Amino acid sequence: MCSLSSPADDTEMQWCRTSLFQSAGREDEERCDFLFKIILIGDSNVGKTCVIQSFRSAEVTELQHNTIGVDFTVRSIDVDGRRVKMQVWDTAGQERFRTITQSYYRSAHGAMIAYDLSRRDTFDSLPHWIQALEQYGAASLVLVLIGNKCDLEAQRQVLFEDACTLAERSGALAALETSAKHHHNIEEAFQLMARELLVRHGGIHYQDNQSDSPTVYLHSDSHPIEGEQLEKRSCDC
Ligand SMILES: Nc1nc2c(ncn2[C@@H]2O[C@H](COP(=O)(O)OP(=O)(O)OP(=O)(O)O)[C@@H](O)[C@H]2O)c(=O)[nH]1
Repeated sequence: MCSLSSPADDTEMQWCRTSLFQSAGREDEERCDFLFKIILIGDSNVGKTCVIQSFRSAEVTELQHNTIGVDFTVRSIDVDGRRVKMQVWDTAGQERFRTITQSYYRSAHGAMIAYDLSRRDTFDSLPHWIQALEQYGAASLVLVLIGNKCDLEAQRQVLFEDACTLAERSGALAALETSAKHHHNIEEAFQLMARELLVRHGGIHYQDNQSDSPTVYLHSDSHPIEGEQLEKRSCDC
């Protein structure tokens, strides 16, 4: 049985367990130590669905349709010997779904806000997404910024330094550049999120309090990091 920690209340926990087991089937009824709910938000077409697909199966199908409302997927990962079930909610980026998608913020433990680093406007709208999280999400929400499509380096319109600055200003855990297409930094993003949530929910104990640690920055050409080696690190911006 997974423990689904606050901010979800009992009703939410029950609902989560029910929908999790109904949707995910026997494979996901396996033992896990923790269950965390993560939402992916951000403008339409930044690649949220692809990021989740890449996390689920390391493969992304070329043709994606715009997400209607919300959808979720589940994958279990190991973090420092703990089995963590990540229930990842994909939300529609289109404005017309905003009321529906915002109703999912409250019960999330973590949020990943994605932008397309080849489209400046998707980065410029991040403050609005952050503000909406502050308004509708839990105060304890862990935030990660994701600059997706880093394979499109030649079309880059957003400096990584700008993302670092915003991450620091908004108290985000990390700023990463990812490519869902090439499965680059995807595992790292979810590992970082899972590890931080484990720390905050008592699953991992560190001598020093990690919530006081600096933000993690992972540029598109940073070396992949895995499991035990995953550490807080800074970029040179
Ligand atoms: N080059 C490149 N293209 C990507 C990447 N990730 C997604 N795409 C493409 O970007 C487009 C939009 O991807 P989606 O995952 O549907 O975007 P979304 O953010 O979920 O969009 P909404 O559902 O409308 O919110 C698709 O054509 C994808 O193939 C990436 O890492 N690199």
